[in-house]
Amino acid sequence: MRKKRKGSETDVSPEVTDKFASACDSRSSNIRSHFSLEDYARIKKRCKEDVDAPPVGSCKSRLAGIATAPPCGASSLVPLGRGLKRKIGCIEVITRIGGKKKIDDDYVKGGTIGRGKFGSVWLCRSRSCGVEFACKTLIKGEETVQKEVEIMQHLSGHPGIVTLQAVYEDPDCFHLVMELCSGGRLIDQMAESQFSEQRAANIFKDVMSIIKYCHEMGVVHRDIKPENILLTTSGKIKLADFGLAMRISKGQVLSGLVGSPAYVAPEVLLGNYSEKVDIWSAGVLLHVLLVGFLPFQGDSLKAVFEAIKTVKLDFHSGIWESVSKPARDLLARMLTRDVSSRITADEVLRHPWILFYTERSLKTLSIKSKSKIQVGPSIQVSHSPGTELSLSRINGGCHSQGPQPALTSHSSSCKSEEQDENGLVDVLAVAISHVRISEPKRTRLCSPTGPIEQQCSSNLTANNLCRAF
Ligand SMILES: Nc1ncnc2c1ncn2[C@@H]1O[C@H](COP(=O)(O)OP(=O)(O)OP(=O)(O)O)[C@@H](O)[C@H]1O
Repeated sequence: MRKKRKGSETDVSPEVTDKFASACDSRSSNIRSHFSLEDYARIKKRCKEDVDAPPVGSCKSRLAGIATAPPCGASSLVPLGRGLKRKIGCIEVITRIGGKKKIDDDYVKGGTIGRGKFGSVWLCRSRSCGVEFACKTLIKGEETVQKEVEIMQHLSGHPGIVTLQAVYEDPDCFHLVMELCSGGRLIDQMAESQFSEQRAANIFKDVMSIIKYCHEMGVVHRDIKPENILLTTSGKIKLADFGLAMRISKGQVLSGLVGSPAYVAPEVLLGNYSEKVDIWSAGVLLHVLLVGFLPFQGDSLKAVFEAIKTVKLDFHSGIWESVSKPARDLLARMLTRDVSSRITADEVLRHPWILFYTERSLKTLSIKSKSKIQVGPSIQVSHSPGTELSLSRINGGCHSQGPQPALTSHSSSCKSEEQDENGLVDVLAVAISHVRISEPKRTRLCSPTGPIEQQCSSNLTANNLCRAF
């Protein structure tokens, strides 16, 4: 029987979930999702075999989800581009025929640089050009290796996607030679220190740009989490691990319990979902970036899922008082259970919090206007009955309901960057004038619910991938 790495059904029983011990005290363990749904599936199996099995939280295995969406291609509503067809054709050929060339012919093997659940990632150096790459070796029998390769190739060319350089096959394994990200994982940086809002916004913008690109290319990642966000030596963000990714066409519905528990969207737990699951997961990431801990926690898998479905997040008190209101507003719009109200990647990128911290022109404007304007610190963005955001200056803070689209520039985490706040009114006006949030259906954020309403180093071409075989 073939092993299922990803895309196989996960049935998480209460007995298994109750064995899951998640939250630890350390900063690092507060933000790690570590265990994918597949982990739990494996744990379940193990629990059957051994009643004294260690808690799920101690396991190092990986997931299985179900990928029940119809395969893209002939049945896809979106016609495939010529290039894509060529790429897919290439992958099909190379995976069917198998490679004649060995990876050792072309690369010198180096040390291990990472370990996934189904194999290791190791350093290698091209014999021909001397450039270093990362090689992910996947043991054969993994049903979705082909899908992972196809999706990586489909997305290849974007600077935020780890470039797939070549694929080799030997009797036991597939070897995916990828662009090397020597800067480590985002999660490790997050564990080291709390980010300022400025830094968080810049990282988050990059992440969301990549997600937007994936969605535009008809790909749902389904496992957005800081463990899968890598950095280059120069600090550039790269999205990795497309093992759970799926091709999706417009209007298509995916199903299957897939992802990493702490990051999984509520609709995934219900069964039918779309690319919006990546927005939710990115919202969880933003939560961690802003305050350093996961929003939905529990001491069992069941408890984590229950929290995802029902916990009412309070962004108004405690630690949130030190986070700017625009940041909280964005978070609220991402972590909304009503999928149709949840904003899109494009809307995230046009949100004032992102624009303010990442648009150079706004910063410049801020500095220029600093000396001219003296205003109070609180600015509120409110939704007009129409659909656009309008800006008005008010004293004080929050609306009494809903995700709070209120802007204030108070952030203890980023004081140095916000000292020119007196000049922000015009800046924010400019920022907000760029924002059109589509039809704001503002539901109360995270209220308890019953049933949830629901190019680059782009040296990869089809040709050079094929050449490996
Ligand atoms: N291109 C790369 N450059 C540098 N390191 C990498 C690269 N790809 C992966 N790694 C390292 O290897 C680890 C495992 O890689 P990856 O997540 O792709 O494997 P996986 O088997 O899907 O693992 P996971 O259990 O995280 O799902 C990463 O966390 C990272 O540390």
